[in-house]
Amino acid sequence: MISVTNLTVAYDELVAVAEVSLQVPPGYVLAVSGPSGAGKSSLLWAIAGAAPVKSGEVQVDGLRITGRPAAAAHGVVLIPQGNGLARVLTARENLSLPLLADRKLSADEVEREEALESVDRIIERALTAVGLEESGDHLVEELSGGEQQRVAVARGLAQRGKVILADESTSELDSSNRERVLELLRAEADRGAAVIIATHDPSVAAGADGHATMDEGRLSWERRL
Ligand SMILES: Nc1ncnc2c1ncn2[C@@H]1O[C@H](COP(=O)(O)OP(=O)(O)OP(=O)(O)O)[C@@H](O)[C@H]1O
Repeated sequence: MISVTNLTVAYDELVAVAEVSLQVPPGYVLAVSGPSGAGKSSLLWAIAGAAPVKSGEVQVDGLRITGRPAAAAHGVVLIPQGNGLARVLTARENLSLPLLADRKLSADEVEREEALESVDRIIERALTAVGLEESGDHLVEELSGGEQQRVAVARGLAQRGKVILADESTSELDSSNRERVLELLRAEADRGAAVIIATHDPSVAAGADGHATMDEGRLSWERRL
């Protein structure tokens, strides 16, 4: 469960998120739309523990998010706008980084081998889910914008978070890949994640369980969860 209470995010004097409160239970998808600069990304970054919170708080399953390490430890996964991929690494390497960072590999070689094998399986499954099973060894900079966006989605899926924050994750996709990514995000909710999608696309908002809009940092409801 994501619980945001009276959250204000400010970059020095600029208030990007103004006293926003919302809750997203496991199994639900919330869409957040609104004009450019309205504060959607700042809201998602704050839930991911990576934006300057001035007042209010974010909790995940009752545990307060106080920074990026706390958010990652509580299973908060951000698929950032612009993808956040390392361009000179392959798609597969980009997926493996957060998984390996997260795993406390045992010193025991057998267990270590098994852990690495399971990481490989998770990565292949995620790449296949976004239709990029043939592209794992390509450098990110060799992929098209839409393919890079799908790699970023695969990286998010591979982490199997309790909270998935997708920031404009369909903006560069053709309609069939957009449908595919939306189905994958829905499947994340079905396995028990709480999902928030920031989007400019009315059809994405229409397919979500609830729809909120932001304007100048303030949030209002089009359709409540
Ligand atoms: N790191 C930052 N430092 C300073 N100001 C920032 C920073 N990030 C965002 N802002 C400002 O905060 C406000 C909200 O930006 P934000 O990116 O959250 O909006 P958005 O709704 O996601 O926009 P878009 O739809 O264009 O992605 C804007 O005025 C933006 O310029």
